Amino acid sequence: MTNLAQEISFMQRALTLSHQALPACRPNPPVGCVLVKDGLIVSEGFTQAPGCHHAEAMALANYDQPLDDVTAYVTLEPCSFVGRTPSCAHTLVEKGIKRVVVATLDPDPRNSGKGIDVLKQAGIEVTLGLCEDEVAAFISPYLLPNNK
Ligand SMILES: Nc1c(N[C@@H]2O[C@H](COP(=O)(O)O)[C@@H](O)[C@H]2O)[nH]c(=O)[nH]c1=O
Repeated sequence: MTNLAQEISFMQRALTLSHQALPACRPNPPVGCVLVKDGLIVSEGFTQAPGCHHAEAMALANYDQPLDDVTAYVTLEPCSFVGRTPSCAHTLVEKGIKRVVVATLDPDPRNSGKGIDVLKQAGIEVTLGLCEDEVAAFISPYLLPNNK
């Protein structure tokens, strides 16, 4: 059982990882992700250069075990769409993730809640808004419409 203090520490680790994404990730936003199983972080990721792994994709690429008891903590809503890279929301569904905790929504009009919907429609438990203020203070300048 994961308590709130643990949940916050996992999201704060994802936020710390997201700092490592800069500047190589630009113009994409810097996102961080951790995978947690049985109260322990089992994989980590952050946004790579454009066309390369998003944060979730990097964390998934570094973890080859079943995901049916794994929770992903990600600082930004997973992308619902195929852009330069595959859709992270669909990949999380296909790989059978148990639960996804998201700090803040992605205002990119291609996403904007659709990533959350993809997860929920697949029956995945989604928690939105953990550490939102702290994450938003870092990531907001890199999100549309601020990301010119
Ligand atoms: N960097 C990032 C996301 N960024 C989202 O993906 C968009 C770019 O998509 P693409 O062209 O495929 O790289 C970007 O505008 C933003 O909406 N999403 C995520 O789930 N995880 C990530 O690590």
